[in-house]
Amino acid sequence: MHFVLASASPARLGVLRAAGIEPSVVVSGVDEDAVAASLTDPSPSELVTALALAKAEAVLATVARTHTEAVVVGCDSMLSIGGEMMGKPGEPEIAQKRWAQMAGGSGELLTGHAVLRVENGERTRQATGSHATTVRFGEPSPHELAAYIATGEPLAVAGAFTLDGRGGWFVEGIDGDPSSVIGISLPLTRRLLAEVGVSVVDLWTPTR
Ligand SMILES: Nc1nc2c(ncn2[C@H]2C[C@H](O)[C@@H](COP(=O)(O)OP(=O)(O)OP(=O)(O)O)O2)c(=O)[nH]1
Repeated sequence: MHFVLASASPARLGVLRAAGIEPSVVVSGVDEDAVAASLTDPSPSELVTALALAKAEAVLATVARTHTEAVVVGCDSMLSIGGEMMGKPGEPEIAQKRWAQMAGGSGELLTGHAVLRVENGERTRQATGSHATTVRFGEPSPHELAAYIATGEPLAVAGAFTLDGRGGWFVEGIDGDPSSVIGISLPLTRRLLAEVGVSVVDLWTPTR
């Protein structure tokens, strides 16, 4: 059975590969702002889950044409600070502003997940869910923060930080699932796969 990752995220691909999955990557190109605008006052978890589902659904037709048996997984991550949902900063000034809000405090990194099952080339079952991880942020000095932003790393990731990259120096701790912070929760994805009748170990790449 094919595992299709409907994401351009190198982080998600890396988490899956390290955990024994070699997915096919089909980037959804979903207009996340348009999906968010179509929702009526969604909760944070409803927002990231709806975005994850939209990404998985956007690649389904492509997948079903080439794979009669597959699971398609879409994800979306955002950081909630004081109720404000933040995606990728994109610009240094925005990353700077985000860290002024985050430093010394904590936020919830939410990752939405959607798993679609394709059987005989048809969409048969789906499962969705989200995971929230509390992230406690350190207090980078102005010199450290300027250096971090200058790397460009925080501009392209939800919440302007990475747990597993240079941002790790500025994360004091988390309460929750580390893989979810990076971009895809392995335990949640395992449960969602089970909901659509798939055991994750049957998708593992051979060990020798
Ligand atoms: N390596 C790493 N990446 C992170 C971390 N936190 C968030 N990210 C990345 C994962 C995702 O690539 C990105 C969140 O943005 P999205 O959920 O919109 O995904 P992205 O636009 O990257 O790809 P996609 O929309 O799924 O095609 O931030 C972290 O702690 N470590």
